This record gives sequence, structure tokens and C-alpha cells, in this order.
Amino acid sequence: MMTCISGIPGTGKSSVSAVLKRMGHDVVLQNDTTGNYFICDDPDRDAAVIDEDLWASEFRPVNGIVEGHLTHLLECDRLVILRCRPDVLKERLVLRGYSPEKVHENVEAEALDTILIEALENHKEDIILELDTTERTPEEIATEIDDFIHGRRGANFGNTDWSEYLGTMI
Ligand SMILES: Nc1ncnc2c1ncn2[C@@H]1O[C@H](COP(=O)(O)OP(=O)(O)OP(=O)(O)O)[C@@H](O)[C@H]1O
Repeated sequence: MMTCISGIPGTGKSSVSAVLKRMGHDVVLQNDTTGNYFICDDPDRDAAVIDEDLWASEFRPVNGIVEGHLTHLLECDRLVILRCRPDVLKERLVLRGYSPEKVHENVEAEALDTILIEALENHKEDIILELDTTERTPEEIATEIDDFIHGRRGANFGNTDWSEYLGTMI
């Protein structure tokens, strides 16, 4: 069974995945699988552009967890989307040294539910679990994901609404 953990950069995917790995889950990093799909560097965003559709269509399923901000594009059995309140996400990304443009782009995408919307275009609702990481530890989030993977809790999404942040601090 393959579980994907997606979310805007800074929502806590790596932190949560590290805990899940310690709990015994096999974790594959998206960035370790995209090398053959490189198109060019994007200096404005300080990121590589990859052929996302080709990567997603050629991805070989794994029995475990795949973590990365594009993994909601993959076919999978369970999909977890991590969320973070825009003002807190902004702090996390500024601390990382992201440029103001990159902070804005990511925080706006979070406020607009971008990943959830894309996920709903590709997946059935009953495999999606959305978790707000804002005021919770990676350990708490990892426990919820472990419960989801093992069927001890069900799918759930649509409970975050960051629209009040649009057009204000971002
Ligand atoms: N639940 C949390 N509570 C507080 N801080 C957190 C939490 N999760 C992550 N952080 C902090 O937020 C920052 C970003 O976390 P992390 O690298 O896990 O995000 P990410 O979603 O994996 O980002 P990327 O997609 O760029 O790899 C880190 O400084 C991390 O310590």
C-alpha cells in the first residue's frame, strides 16, 4: 500500500516523515525520484523545474510512504495533505531564508487550498486526510497518519479555511 504525504513547502512533511520512519515506515523522498525528469533551473524560484506529468505517470509504486510537495499527483492508496496557517507558514519560510517572492508564492498557494484542489482532481475523496500542523507537534501528526494508514481513523478534509488571510499579510 502506498501513502503519499503532500503539502506546501514548510507545512512539515519532512519533519513528520522522519518520525514515521522512526516508527518503522519505509519513506521515499520525492526529490530522490525526480532526477530523470529535470527540465531546467528556475533561478527566480531557486528551484528545479521538472516534468511533473511525466514523473507522475512513470512513478513506480512503493509499499510505504512517499513524501513531497508533488506527491498528490501520484496514484496512491492514501493521501495525506499537511496544512499550516498562513501567518505561521510565512514565519517558517522566512526563517528558512526563502526570498520574499518565494515566501509570498507559497503562502498564497496555502491560503488558496491549491494542493487540496489539485488532489481532488486526481483522487477519490475517501482516501484523503487533511491535517493542520499549525499547533501540533510532528509526533502528534505522525501518530494520526499511522492510524490512517492502519485504518484506525478515516479520511477527512475541508476543515481548514485560510481565506481570511488572502489579501492581508500575504
Ligand atoms: N508541527 C510543527 N510545529 C512546529 N514547527 C514545525 C512543525 N513541522 C515542521 N516545523 C518546522 O517548519 C520548518 C519546515 O518543516 P519541514 O522541513 O518539515 O517542511 P516540509 O513540508 O518538509 O518542507 P519542504 O517541502 O520544503 O521539504 C522546519 O523548520 C521545521 O522545524
